[in-house]
Amino acid sequence: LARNPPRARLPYPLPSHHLGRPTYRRFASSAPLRSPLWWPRQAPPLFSARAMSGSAGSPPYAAELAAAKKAVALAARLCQTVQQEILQSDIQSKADKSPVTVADYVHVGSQVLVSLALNMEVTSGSFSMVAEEDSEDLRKDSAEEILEHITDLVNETLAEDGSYNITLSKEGILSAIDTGKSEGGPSGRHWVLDPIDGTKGFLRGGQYAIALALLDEGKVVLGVLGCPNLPLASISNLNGSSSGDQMGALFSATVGCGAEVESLEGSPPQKISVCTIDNPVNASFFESYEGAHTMHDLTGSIAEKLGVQAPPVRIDSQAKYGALARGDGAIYLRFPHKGYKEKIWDHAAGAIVVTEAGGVVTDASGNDLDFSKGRFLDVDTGIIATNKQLMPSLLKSVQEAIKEKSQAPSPL
Ligand SMILES: Nc1ncnc2c1ncn2[C@@H]1O[C@H](COP(=O)(O)O)[C@@H](O)[C@H]1OP(=O)(O)O
Ligand SMILES: [Mg+2]
Ligand SMILES: [Mg+2]
Ligand SMILES: [Mg+2]
Repeated sequence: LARNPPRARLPYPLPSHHLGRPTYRRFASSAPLRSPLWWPRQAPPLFSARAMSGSAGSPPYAAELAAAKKAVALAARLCQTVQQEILQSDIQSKADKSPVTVADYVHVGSQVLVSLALNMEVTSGSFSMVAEEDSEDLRKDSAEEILEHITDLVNETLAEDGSYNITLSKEGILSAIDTGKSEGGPSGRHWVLDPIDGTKGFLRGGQYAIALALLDEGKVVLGVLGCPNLPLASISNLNGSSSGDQMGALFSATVGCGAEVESLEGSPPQKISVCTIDNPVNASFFESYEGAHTMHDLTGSIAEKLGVQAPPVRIDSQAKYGALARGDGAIYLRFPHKGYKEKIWDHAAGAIVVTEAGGVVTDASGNDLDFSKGRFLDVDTGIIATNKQLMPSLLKSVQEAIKEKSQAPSPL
């Protein structure tokens, strides 16, 4: 039996006149307002989280996982709409329109939808979320127009999906963003969200991810990675093209239950596992697409010491963790420049997807990542991920390369 949506529990007010019939601002000229009850949906609702929750004997965190998948798929829908709009217009080349603004509104829209869906689907316990965005800039007078645009975008996405009979006001949007202000930490449950990971990739039309994880008592217990531009089938030739032609992959993992991939529309999940390569000569490695995000002298030296022959495969965002988890590549090296502080939302979902697929994720000293310390991760130098066979030699090469780099005379 479907439960009634628990509206009263939402941490942000939804005044009664905002509930009920949605308004379709952008489509107003072409489509008359219709009752949502018989609104012909352009696409079917994504997943059915509530139908799966709470059944006796279900695996741990089953309801939370279903809710997280639904939230990520809903946010991905908004991101895809905006990315198409960006790529169809010449928004990035217009001097008077900063791409940062576009990036901002899609981040906010994505974060609002994830918060809303989680609150609608998970009704037990209190709600806490550690997320990248806050509402500070959007509360400025100069942001009035953009806030209106975000509000329309969110409401249009909700109406198209059709799962929730809700329209958010501008104030509702601001409050929903601020549900992501939690500091996380070692106790209780906290959702961890990067509403768009790989902003540069998103703006370029490349890879990006919506990354959502759940922390329970300081440990990541589930993760969902939505990658709208990653082929569902394996990237066989490692150039980003694949044998299948279906686009969009949703990776998920629950602690102790393995990792899976399915389409963003909810095809039957398939178990995934990291590759079984044990000879570095046959291994390939992923790193950031953005040159400025990586110390290439170091990653080049690591690859050389290890004996990797293939050139690096450069992909934006946590899509790298997803690709690694299903064996598209063997190694992920993340070595940002000195002084860059890693955030938990940039690794929580990706790391559990890889570890549940049989891989290992550590910092450069071989320490597990500790997600219990608040919004930041305290890592030594960088993050590495690979399978169990390659990890010992990878770690050795990493440590040798770091030592060499620190002993090299610094450029004047
Ligand atoms: N200078 C930087 N060095 C490393 N990573 C960065 C830097 N600036 C932003 N990032 C973040 O790197 C991640 C992108 O990963 P990748 O470099 O692997 O594509 C994102 O979390 C991105 O933030 P954001 O979430 O805003 O995109
Ligand atoms: Mg990020
Ligand atoms: Mg981000
Ligand atoms: Mg950012």
